[in-house]
Amino acid sequence: MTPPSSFSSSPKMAPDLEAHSSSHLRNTTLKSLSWSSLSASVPSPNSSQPKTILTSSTGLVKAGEILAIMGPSGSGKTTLLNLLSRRTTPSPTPILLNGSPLPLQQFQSVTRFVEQTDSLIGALTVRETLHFASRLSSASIAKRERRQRVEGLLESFGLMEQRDVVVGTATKKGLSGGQKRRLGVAKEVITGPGVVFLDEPTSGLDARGGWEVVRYLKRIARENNLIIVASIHQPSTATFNLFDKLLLLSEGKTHYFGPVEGLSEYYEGQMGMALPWHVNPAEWLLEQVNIDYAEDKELARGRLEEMQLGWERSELKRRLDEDVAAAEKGGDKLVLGDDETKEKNPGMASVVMTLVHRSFIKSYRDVVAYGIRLAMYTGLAIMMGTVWLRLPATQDSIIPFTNSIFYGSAFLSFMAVAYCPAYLEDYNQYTKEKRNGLYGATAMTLSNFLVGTPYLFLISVVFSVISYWLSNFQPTAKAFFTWVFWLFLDLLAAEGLVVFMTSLFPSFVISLALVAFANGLWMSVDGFMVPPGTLNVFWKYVFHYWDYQKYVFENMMINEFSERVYSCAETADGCHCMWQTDLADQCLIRGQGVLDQYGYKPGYMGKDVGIMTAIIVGYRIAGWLVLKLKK
Ligand SMILES: Nc1ncnc2c1ncn2[C@@H]1O[C@H](COP(=O)(O)OP(=O)(O)OP(=O)(O)O)[C@@H](O)[C@H]1O
Repeated sequence: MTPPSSFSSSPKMAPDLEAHSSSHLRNTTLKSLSWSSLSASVPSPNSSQPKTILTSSTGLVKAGEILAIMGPSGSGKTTLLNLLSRRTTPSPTPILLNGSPLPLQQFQSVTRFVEQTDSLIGALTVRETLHFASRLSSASIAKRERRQRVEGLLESFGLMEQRDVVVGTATKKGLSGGQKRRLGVAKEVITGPGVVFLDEPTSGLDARGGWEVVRYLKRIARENNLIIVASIHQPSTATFNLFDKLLLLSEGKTHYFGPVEGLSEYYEGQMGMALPWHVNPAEWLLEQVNIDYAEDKELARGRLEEMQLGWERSELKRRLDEDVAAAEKGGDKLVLGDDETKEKNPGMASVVMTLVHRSFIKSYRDVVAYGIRLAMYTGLAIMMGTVWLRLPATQDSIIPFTNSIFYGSAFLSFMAVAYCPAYLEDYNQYTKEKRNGLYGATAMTLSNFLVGTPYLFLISVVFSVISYWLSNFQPTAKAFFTWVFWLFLDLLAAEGLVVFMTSLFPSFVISLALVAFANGLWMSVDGFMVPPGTLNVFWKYVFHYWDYQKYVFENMMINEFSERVYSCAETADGCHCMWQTDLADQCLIRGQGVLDQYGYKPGYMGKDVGIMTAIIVGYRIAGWLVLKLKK
């Protein structure tokens, strides 16, 4: 494949690439990234011997260079990238910066990993995305300096024109795929790391989009002396030619490591295989090392082993070993002072404030977060208020009032499942930012609670203002505000349940099913379906007492009935009361008579609020624990 005529492999040719660079990105300390004889294995399902998935990889990338790790699917690219970036399992042999190993925390402070999937918040603009990334990673820089860094990055990644465009949400189209990918990289390099690892930065993009991403990567590597390592699947010729070095893998073994421009010479000289003209070299190389589709597997495997052996015996490999050894002995050992790390650790309060600010913008711009739920609850309130419309204080209204209390509180908590998708997005964002060392479970839990709470209060007020007065519940201010208060606690508990379940099983379908199941269970045992006195001991003692819906239903019932009196039915032969209370001779029912059948008594609200608070806090602590313990 020839390079498309509209884009060139030379970064010098495009005018926008001459824009200024961001000075804080400039790497002056890191000279090289190197590793030697790096292997990895995993337990084999069919044998007691572990399966080797990476064999004796050696490499050296110098400041200003961009390395492509390429190979067929399953060849070990991700394994190697994870080992080099020290993200997952500890590397069996050290990954060296300037020839020396660094403690993990220091290593992470000078490196960044850009994931394949975008970790962007759709409701934020491009500029806001970079601004928040900067605030999360470095608290101690002045506002002006932060603004300059953001502007510099917008220039460096060609996003100046899109600076006020939102990334894109379910309802609002924003950036193109390539622009998102560039923003994803810009967001990670805002801290000025010396080394950037990228997992398939061009995946899902067309040839032009992929080329642009790599072109910008090459530019920032050159201008700022950065070390860039990217795994790549099947680049176009133009994209492939942008890389300085190539590491070609197959079945975990190295087939080539060296300059991209030296490929032709190596394959012709060492292997006797000429790189054909007018063929995408990346595609050709992948064909040579991929035996998955070979007709004669034996023959193909023999050739593959020959090529791998050829590499082991090659002059290029010998020189690589020498260079890696020289880097190790180089005496240019890396000592990171405060300057390299001090900016990168904003305190807990600052991180929480930044997260709250960021989530707040998301909450009002992205309807999925709270807008849809507010609209849904408003609709529900209108529906309920007009179905249970202006109920008079008569005995015929007692069962409808009870049903309305149950339906309103249970359905509202049930519909908290609508929060699952929005929380899932936040959770995915959190896991990526946690892996990059930006913040942890405590900051996530606190900020999530702080952002959600005012919205839940708003929902409780809006729902109650509409439905409470339309249905004609006890018409006093005290009863109304008590009702709002219990609805608010109900929603807080339901949201805590969603956060806990979704953190535990961060899959849309699973979390949805589990939250729905849990709320279905709480509904069944809250005391409405089967009164507490009748509920069998198992459900009563194992579940009923820590069912948050029990406390909401019980206290809303007490709120409606404990101080209210209802008239009985006037009949031809006098009066007929469905509940016999001390007011029967006045043809009235004292509301407490209704409560007696459930065993409810007023006067325990303080204790119930305490239990409810413990349940809400309990869910949050459980959610926090899950986030904390997950890798
Ligand atoms: N934790 C693991 N347990 C078992 N096998 C694993 C594990 N991690 C990786 N592998 C296996 O190791 C091999 C290399 O996997 P890796 O993901 O590194 O390949 P890749 O080149 O990145 O593939 P792709 O391009 O498809 O993402 C594959 O055969 C994979 O199945």
